Amino acid sequence: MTGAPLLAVKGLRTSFRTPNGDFAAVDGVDLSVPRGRTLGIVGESGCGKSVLSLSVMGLVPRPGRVAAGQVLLEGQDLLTLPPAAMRHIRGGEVAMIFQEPMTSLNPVHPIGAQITEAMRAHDPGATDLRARAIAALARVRIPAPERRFDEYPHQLSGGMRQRVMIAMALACAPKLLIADEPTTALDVTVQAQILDLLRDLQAETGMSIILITHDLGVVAEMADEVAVMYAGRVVERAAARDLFEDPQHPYTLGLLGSVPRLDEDRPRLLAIEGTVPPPFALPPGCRFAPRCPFAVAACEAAPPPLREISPGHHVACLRAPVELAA
Ligand SMILES: Nc1ncnc2c1ncn2[C@@H]1O[C@H](COP(=O)(O)OP(=O)(O)OP(=O)(O)O)[C@@H](O)[C@H]1O
Repeated sequence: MTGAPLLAVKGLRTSFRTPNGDFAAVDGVDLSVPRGRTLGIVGESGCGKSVLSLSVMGLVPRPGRVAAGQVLLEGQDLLTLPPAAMRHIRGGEVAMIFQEPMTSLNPVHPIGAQITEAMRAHDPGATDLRARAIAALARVRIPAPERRFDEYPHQLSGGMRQRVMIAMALACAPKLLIADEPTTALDVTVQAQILDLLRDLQAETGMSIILITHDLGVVAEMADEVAVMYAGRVVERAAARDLFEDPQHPYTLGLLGSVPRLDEDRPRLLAIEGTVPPPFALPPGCRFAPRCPFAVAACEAAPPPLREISPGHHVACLRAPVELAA
């Protein structure tokens, strides 16, 4: 990979203040996303995927706050920008789509008006908004876009609503699209169509994508690189092929074991024993150690650093790589 990454996240820590004290939902995360590529972020519910993406967007809800780190977009630290400048970045350079478009679309306005509003918000002097919005709907392969322009969100299927969200997100030609579980609420056929669409749009525009999902199948299909998160930390990061062919962190092994095996008579689900530790009772060392079949005493003493064990393949495990294979 040549050139500086489009996005580099360094030492990001995002914490929430609660009556029980502060806890870090994202705790020292380093990531980067090259131009035109897709980074998949995977992990179980509650591991911090959404808080990470909201941190990048400058949208962490109270009582949360980014406590440390940098979010460098083309070298500029977004965390230092005043709110007005950050609003300009959102929906401009960086856009986001969510799992459930109904929560982001306004039910009382036609979709066309919502797209033109997004365009106007970013470029107050923009003209030909109706024509541009119809073109945006056509671009995300919504049939009869002129007619759809005047329809309300409830008149569209879930897949069509997600296409509208993608059209809105892309209206301002973002360099980075953050897609948080974009297909989780959709049935499998529609899911495949939306993923196809995202891939085609990426090829067309050269945008980078951060794809957040708990679905390893989606990641395998879409991502160039994958970061696996566990309890607020990245535990493994690698090119997608390396991660799937040669997983090194015991948690990643467990996740891959949890994927239904279609090549067997019956799908097999290998659960990871135990549960994610609650945020107030995180072990001092490796957070996965209490559930890890490979853990030794040293794992519980201090957090293992994320280290590069082969080119581009990083793992935060004292026992990787040799011992895992043994
Ligand atoms: N507004 C909030 N106030 C307090 N805690 C929060 C808030 N939002 C998230 N958290 C906590 O931060 C942690 C990470 O949550 P996050 O939503 O990022 O997980 P996730 O990996 O995206 O999970 P999911 O796949 O279920 O969306 C969780 O422990 C969650 O309870």
